[in-house]
Amino acid sequence: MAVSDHVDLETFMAGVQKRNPGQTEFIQAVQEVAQDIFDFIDDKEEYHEAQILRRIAEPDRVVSFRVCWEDDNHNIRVQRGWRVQNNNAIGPYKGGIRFHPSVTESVLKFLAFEQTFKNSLTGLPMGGGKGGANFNPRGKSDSEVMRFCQSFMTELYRHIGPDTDVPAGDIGVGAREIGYMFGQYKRITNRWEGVLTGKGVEYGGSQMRPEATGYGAVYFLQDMLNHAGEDVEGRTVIISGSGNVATHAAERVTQLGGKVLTLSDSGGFIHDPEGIDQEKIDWVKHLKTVKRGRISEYAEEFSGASYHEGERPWGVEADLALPCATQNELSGDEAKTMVDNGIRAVSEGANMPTTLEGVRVFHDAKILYGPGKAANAGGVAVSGLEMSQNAERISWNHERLGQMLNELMEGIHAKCVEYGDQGDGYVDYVKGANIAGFKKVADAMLAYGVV
Ligand SMILES: NC(=O)C1=CN([C@@H]2O[C@H](COP(=O)(O)OP(=O)(O)OC[C@H]3O[C@@H](n4cnc5c(N)ncnc54)[C@H](OP(=O)(O)O)[C@@H]3O)[C@@H](O)[C@H]2O)C=CC1
Ligand SMILES: O=C(O)CCC(=O)C(=O)O
Repeated sequence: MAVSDHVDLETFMAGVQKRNPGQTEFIQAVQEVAQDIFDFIDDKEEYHEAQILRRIAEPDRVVSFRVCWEDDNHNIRVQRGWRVQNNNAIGPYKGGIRFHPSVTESVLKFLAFEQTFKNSLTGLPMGGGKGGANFNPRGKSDSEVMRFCQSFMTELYRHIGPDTDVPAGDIGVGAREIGYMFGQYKRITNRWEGVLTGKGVEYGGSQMRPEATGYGAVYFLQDMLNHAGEDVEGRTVIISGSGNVATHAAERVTQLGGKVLTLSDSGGFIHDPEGIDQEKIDWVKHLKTVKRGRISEYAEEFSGASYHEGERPWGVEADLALPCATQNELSGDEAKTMVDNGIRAVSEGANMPTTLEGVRVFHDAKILYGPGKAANAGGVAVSGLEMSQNAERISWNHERLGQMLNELMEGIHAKCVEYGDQGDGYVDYVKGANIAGFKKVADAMLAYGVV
């Protein structure tokens, strides 16, 4: 007779905690999903018997390796690299690579777990994975970054492939790093193949990939507002971060007639009451990707703007918010302040930027709240399109890709509404995203039997 895992949520979570001691980010991500899935599968014994959620919350494998490189002063430096391959039930593992000193196995396991649901939501055939290293690109020369990336790929290449696992960028990994890693993969294997996404357009990259995550998060925001009969136009917006996702989110908000008031980095945030228009956004892009400077410099460049050292932007009054920096950057207390200030909608460009307490505050206040696994899925969706283009040896133009991104985000929004509509006019987007993301992966796993 089959052994059912028809246990209650508390017992399930106690098991997750026991098996993953000290991995707080991973436990948090599983907790956020488990509640909704337990409600959904309550009367679906087949998912319990096959222990589907337990299996998704146990990565297929975690590869950990030493990354040795030489700095410009000829010192030998040693970092730790990882690739977490969480689940490939519906397609090759897919997800970014993060270079940041805060990277740990727990952080990458949470990201790979989230990615599994996010990729499922896109409707494209992609499983979930994530990788990275505790390497800090800030303050390093281009040559140092190149040597690090080459060393990282010298181990990673044996675990990836266009039909196996297709990494991309994330925090600290942009066009420069992808170029160095793709060059090294090609050199080692003597194969040109779509093994990474986020590549330069000259060598197989997709025209729309740099914009896709930030634009997608704003499309999702717009979809939530439209569903409630509202709009971005004429509204004020607070944004955190000043990297790829934040600057493109700011760009799209501006194009839609919204007014962006803030941006931030790990040092603090800037507040520009006059609004951060396209010219200022271009200045920030240059600051961050070419000059590699700090956001504090914005307040020196643009009069009327202020810099708030060591603070986050959530106390600034606004209608809409886009957290686009990192995990757990928005606490329960900050969420309360935002609700008290009359925030109407939050769309997460970052992965898990809101703490569990913050999510509860948004939920109880019934504001429009789009969780990262739905709202920021535009990036990986366009990566999926890049995989298709590489496999077919074709290239789509910017306009076509923009249209496809918009349609993909509409599809994700519709799935969230299908599973998250509470019947009283309120859509629980967290629940909708969790259930819709889970169902496709779970049904594929059931089809495979016990593997
Ligand atoms: N790039 C993509 O396509 C996708 C990214 N995401 C998520 O979006 C978020 C941002 O990624 P992306 O824009 O690509 O990364 P970038 O490296 O381009 O930018 C990251 C930004 O976040 C800030 N930041 C990083 N760590 C912290 C921290 N601990 N506290 C405060 N600020 C911090 C950085 O500041 P500083 O310069 O000081 O480090 C920088 O402004 C991440 O959560 C990522 O996982 C999600 C989907 C796809
Ligand atoms: O494009 C990709 O594969 C990576 C995107 C990513 O890392 C994410 O969605 O968090």
